[in-house]
Amino acid sequence: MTELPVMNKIEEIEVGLSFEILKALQAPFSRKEFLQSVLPTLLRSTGGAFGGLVSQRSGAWAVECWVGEKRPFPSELVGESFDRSGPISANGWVAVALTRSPHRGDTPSEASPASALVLRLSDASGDYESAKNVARIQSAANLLSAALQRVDAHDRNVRRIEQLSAVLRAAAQWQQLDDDEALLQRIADTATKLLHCERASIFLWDRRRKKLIGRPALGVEGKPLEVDDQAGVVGEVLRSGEAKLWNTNSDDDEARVNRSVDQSLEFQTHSLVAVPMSNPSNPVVHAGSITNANAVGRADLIGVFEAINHRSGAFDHLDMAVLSDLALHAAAAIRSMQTRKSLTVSRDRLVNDAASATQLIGNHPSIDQVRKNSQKVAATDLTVLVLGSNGTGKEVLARHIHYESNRRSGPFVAVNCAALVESLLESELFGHEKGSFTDASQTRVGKFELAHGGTLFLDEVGDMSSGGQAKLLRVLEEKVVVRVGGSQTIPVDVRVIAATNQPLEQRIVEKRFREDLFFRLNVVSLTLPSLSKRGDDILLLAEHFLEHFSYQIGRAIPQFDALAKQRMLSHPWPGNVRELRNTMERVCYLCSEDTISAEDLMLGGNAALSSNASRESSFLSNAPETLSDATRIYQVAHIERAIEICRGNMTEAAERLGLHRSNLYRKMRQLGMPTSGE
Ligand SMILES: Nc1ncnc2c1ncn2[C@@H]1O[C@H](COP(=O)(O)OP(=O)(O)OP(=O)(O)O)[C@@H](O)[C@H]1O
Repeated sequence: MTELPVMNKIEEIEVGLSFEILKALQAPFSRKEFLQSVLPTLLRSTGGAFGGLVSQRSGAWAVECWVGEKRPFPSELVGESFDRSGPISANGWVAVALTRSPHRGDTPSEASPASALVLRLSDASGDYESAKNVARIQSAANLLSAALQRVDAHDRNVRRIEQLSAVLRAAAQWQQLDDDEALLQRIADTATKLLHCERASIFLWDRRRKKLIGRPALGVEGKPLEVDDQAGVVGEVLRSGEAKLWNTNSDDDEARVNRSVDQSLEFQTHSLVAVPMSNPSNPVVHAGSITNANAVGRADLIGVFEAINHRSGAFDHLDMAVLSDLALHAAAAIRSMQTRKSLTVSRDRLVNDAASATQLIGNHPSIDQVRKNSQKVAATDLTVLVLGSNGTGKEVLARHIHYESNRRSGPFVAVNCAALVESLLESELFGHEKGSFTDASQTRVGKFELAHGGTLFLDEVGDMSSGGQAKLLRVLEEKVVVRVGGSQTIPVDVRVIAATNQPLEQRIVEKRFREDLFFRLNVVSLTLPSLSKRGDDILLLAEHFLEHFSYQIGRAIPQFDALAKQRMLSHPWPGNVRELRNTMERVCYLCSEDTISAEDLMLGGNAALSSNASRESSFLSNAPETLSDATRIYQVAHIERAIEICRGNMTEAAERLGLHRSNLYRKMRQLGMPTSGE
């Protein structure tokens, strides 16, 4: 009888086997690679001529890895080794069932498959079947079993990491979509791909109707598929809040499946996994670990995510974990899309309201032309310069362009450049960093940043300081802002519409306005004519304002008599549309008659002037010598009187004088009047 190494150098060989197993465990081997590397040594060390590992698949024993001569193995011996939970030998064959102690956290079906080591010994007539050798084979099998569990756990972890990163990648892409049908389709496609199955769908729960609605639409002829919320495996998931598996070739009960759905879709379900989808604001469950202990509460359920027909037969617990991860992200993506949609609807409604409140009223050919040109310019991002006297509607036109442009959903931000001194204007426009000057206790975002994605209206741009002009030019050219006291450049996407009532060309000659900035702003210029040059638009606007104020105070809309109309058409309207608007407001409040006469209009300042007649006559008797002094003194007195009549309300006083509030302050500063209220 030949002496085999296994009989002679047992310890040495066993140590060799252990070493081989340890070495293989260090390498990033899959289960198959591990077996291929270790089984030859194991065979040698146990005196096996050929043999391998057999595992249970679909209820039968099949070879998983074999070394040496390929011969049918005695499967009854394998079954017996399991029954006895120990090694068994017969006719030169030895079978040892490998122990399966589940890993911490594994569900039973996550544990390694039932496997056994099957060996054909080198010399069936020898001592190899001796109790000593069989015990040695048993200890080698134990070593193999422990190592395989490590390898399987590693395999599972690798698969899980791959799946999780695939889920995260997919979820990030879902956030980019803004159509809900496309989103649901993409979610279903991701699940189909990751779970290697034929179909996946989301069933959203309509609690009121006790129905589950399949999305994306699976239904015949494009109709959504609706199922009873109690029926089938999805019904089980809703009732229990737990994930469920069903595989046709296992012992699963056929009655659990809702075959009527198969019939209506002409489909045959042979395996499915379904997991609950819960409200993302109540993430009670850690995805991938849905067990009885932490089932989703019914109140938080929004539906069920289902995958059907695994391409290689059956779904397992890893598939369930992946689908649960997907469900968590899908619920968040669906919720965020719903929120975005409802925000978009509200935003559009607000934008439409704002747009209809900013009507550019007028049919005069000059206004028609402005409207046509503004329509053209609205479609571009060009800078626009709006010219016109005070109150001609420059801001109205700027808003009109904004709401006609594709920036209409973005912000419209207006800044009056004349209202602020140089240092404040810069911080207003470009923002400032905390501590950049004495009063800068907080970082402040400037109007340019606030108008990002929208339109910035720079009113009275002709009054901007030279420092402000230089900075503005830089922003327009470079499309970045630097906050006062900051160094970081902040990109801004803003369309600028500037307006002025100043003759900019003249200010350029006087070196009070930069020529380069003028060219930068004046890419397109639109001029609004004075109201007195707009013919019948005066009446159109008057009726519009009268209707507006009558509605506001809840009175019937009065009519103008013929003389009133004539009076309005012949009035010079120095304060333009603003003056007309104020006149209509006054008439609406003060004249309670159904018909408005020319006197009711109180044009020409009769109302205020008559009560101050004595003051004026004394002014005339003490009139200064030069015309400019006389004009200045008159202007001061006139402004003081307006402020007095309006009891110090500067906005009202400005409107009364046909000026914008900021222009009133500018005028007062020019005249050397105190402007403490500013
Ligand atoms: N075409 C118009 N249709 C409707 N309302 C108008 C029109 N033009 C002006 N208005 C109204 O007149 C008032 C003054 O308009 P706006 O502020 O746009 O004038 P402006 O030229 O910008 O004035 P300022 O030069 O003083 O800044 C506002 O109440 C505005 O609603």
